[in-house]
Amino acid sequence: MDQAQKISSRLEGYRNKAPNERLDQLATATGLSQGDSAALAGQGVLTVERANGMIENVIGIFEMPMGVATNFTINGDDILIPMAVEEPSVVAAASYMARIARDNGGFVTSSTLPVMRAQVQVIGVTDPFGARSRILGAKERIIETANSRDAFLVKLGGGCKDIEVHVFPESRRGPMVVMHLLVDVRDAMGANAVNTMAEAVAPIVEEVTGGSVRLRILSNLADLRLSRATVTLTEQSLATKEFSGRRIMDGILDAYEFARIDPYRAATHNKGIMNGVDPVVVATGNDWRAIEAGAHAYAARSGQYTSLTTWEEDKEGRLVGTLEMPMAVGLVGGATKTHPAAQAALRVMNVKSASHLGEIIVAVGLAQNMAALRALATEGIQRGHMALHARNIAIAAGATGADIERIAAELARLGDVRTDKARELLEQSR
Ligand SMILES: CC(C)(COP(=O)([O-])OP(=O)([O-])OC[C@H]1O[C@@H](n2cnc3c(N)ncnc32)[C@H](O)[C@@H]1OP(=O)([O-])[O-])[C@@H](O)C(=O)NCCC(=O)NCCSC(=O)C[C@@](C)(O)CC(=O)[O-]
Ligand SMILES: NC(=O)C1=CN([C@@H]2O[C@H](COP(=O)(O)OP(=O)(O)OC[C@H]3O[C@@H](n4cnc5c(N)ncnc54)[C@H](OP(=O)(O)O)[C@@H]3O)[C@@H](O)[C@H]2O)C=CC1
Repeated sequence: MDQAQKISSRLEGYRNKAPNERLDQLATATGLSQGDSAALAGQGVLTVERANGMIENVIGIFEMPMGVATNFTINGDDILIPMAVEEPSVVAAASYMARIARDNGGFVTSSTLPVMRAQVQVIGVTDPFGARSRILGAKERIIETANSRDAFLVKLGGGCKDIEVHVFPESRRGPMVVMHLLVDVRDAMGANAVNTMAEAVAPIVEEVTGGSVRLRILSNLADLRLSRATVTLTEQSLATKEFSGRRIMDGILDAYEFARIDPYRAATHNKGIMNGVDPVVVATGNDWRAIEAGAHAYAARSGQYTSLTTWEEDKEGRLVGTLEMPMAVGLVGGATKTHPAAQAALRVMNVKSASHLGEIIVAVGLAQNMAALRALATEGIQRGHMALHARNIAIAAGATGADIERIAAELARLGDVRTDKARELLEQSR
């Protein structure tokens, strides 16, 4: 398919189809090849042989469900979003909020340049501020040496662009000086690229400071590499049969304020955001530990751990949600290139750059936060979430085939989603 061709992410009735029908519809909508379809279906495309080349002491493959979030419109373009996740209701919740958002014009996203930090730790200096000046004086030499280690990245327009020096005059191990290389890593996650540069410049740093270099490693607090998403929603578009739009809006605003002021709530609130972020990070073969570390460090950057999103009311009385967070994801390197499903997932979304991928991911994170707050502030999380979780409970109780949906529906109807109850219902029907 012509990749410039617009697709519709509004796939009515998608939830009621069989997995192979959904895959066919996705392939038709996005012009996927048979190979990509097979990779997304998990049909033995990641072989044990390939896995053995990815990590150590391999014994097999750990499988996870792959779903597709529907209804997303981002910067005016419809997009279908693969999500690899084990938790029920996540894909449904994202799709639901994206449906509301699309009626309001969808999500608007942006990002900074893909600049990562690498840290070079220096100890054994008695004049840390003098050492800082000498490092800054050697800036051109340091940048040149760093860039000599990745001519290809420089050719792509990336490379080391600047340095910073942070001084800790009173650490428990004496004065400490930490130099940061600021590296535009283009479409890479960038860890290996910046770590190579940090190791290459260490001798210069030792020479000019007179100290000893210890650690040379990227920082996962990627606060110069941010992705942002915004959604603006009218009161009417939020209304349901049970709750007015105003009631839902106030509920979301109160829920946000709770997360903003209370770290105990903020941790759960941000977990809800990561419910949307991580599945897309995983589906595209990216390093979710790096994203998690960056997210929570960024949430604590003021000294108090707080919400990653904001929710406000604008002058027209509309609800405005935003999410800004570090987004160190890549399209090249790591498992993004070696896992066949990751490449297929990128093609489903027609991803053009690492920044583009980061923006898609934060839009899903924002949608997921909105879903959780909407549910929590009104009917509670259990009705929607447990109704879908009931299928897991039915399987755990021994249900197979058509019994899974039947027992799950009965558990949800009774409002008693427990394994004991599922076993009882199964026995009654045998
Ligand atoms: C679960 C829903 C969406 C049900 O909500 P509902 O009102 O029962 O949904 P509906 O049947 O009216 O359907 C509305 C739309 O939702 C989607 N949808 C609905 N059901 C499905 C399905 N089976 N499969 C696929 N899509 C589904 C679908 O897009 C559908 O529209 P359609 O496209 O069909 O016209 C809602 O209750 C919800 O959003 N709940 C929140 C769920 C959630 O946040 N789950 C995350 C796990 S809980 C957690 O870990 C985090 C938390 C909560 O602690 C974070 C925090 O505290 O902040
Ligand atoms: N703290 C952390 O988060 C750490 C994470 N990691 C791991 O590092 C891996 C990611 O490292 P990363 O450096 O991204 O991966 P790679 O080193 O595998 O790939 C990046 C390289 O790909 C080449 N490249 C090709 N096309 C492009 C392009 N369009 N844009 C940019 N570079 C391009 C570049 O140079 P060239 O071709 O010249 O090599 C670049 O250096 C992940 O697996 C992660 O888990 C590792 C250490 C620490």
